[in-house]
Amino acid sequence: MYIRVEAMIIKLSIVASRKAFKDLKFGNIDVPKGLSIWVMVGDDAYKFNPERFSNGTIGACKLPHMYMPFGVGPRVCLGQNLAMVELKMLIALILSKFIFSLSMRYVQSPTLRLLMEPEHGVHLLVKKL
Ligand code: HEM
Repeated sequence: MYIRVEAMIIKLSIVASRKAFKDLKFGNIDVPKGLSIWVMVGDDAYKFNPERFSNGTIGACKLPHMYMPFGVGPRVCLGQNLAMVELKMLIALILSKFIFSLSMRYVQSPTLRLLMEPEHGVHLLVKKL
């Protein structure tokens, strides 16, 4: 399929937008070239809720295939495995040397720029171990 995906936030939902680069038939639906389709990904994806991963990434969404931080399909992120290894190494190194707590100045305000980001940054108190 000749499609492109962009993650974006619409109101309080996440959608994956895909654009048909040629006329397609999806089941019994005709999708003309140039049409954008928005697929709802989750209604609470904006919420900081680490507990959603308590049953692993597969259990994190109501439907397992909705978990797609690196995209899906033929244009899935090329750096996915590298990014996961890098992140694990980075977090392990940082946590072995410092202890963190949230500053009183932190304001919870998730916002979408290129990625989902805290609008005013994350103010942390860092103490060397
Ligand atoms: C936490 C880190 C990262 C996240 C969350 C992320 C996420 C994504 C997403 C959502 C896409 C779009 C996938 C789609 O269109 O279906 C993408 C594409 C891509 N990413 Fe990443 N990415 C990350 C790190 C990296 C790294 C480290 C590299 C390279 C070393 C990389 C290389 C790419 C490339 C080349 C594409 C375009 C793939 C294509 O269009 O065929 N990414 N990434």
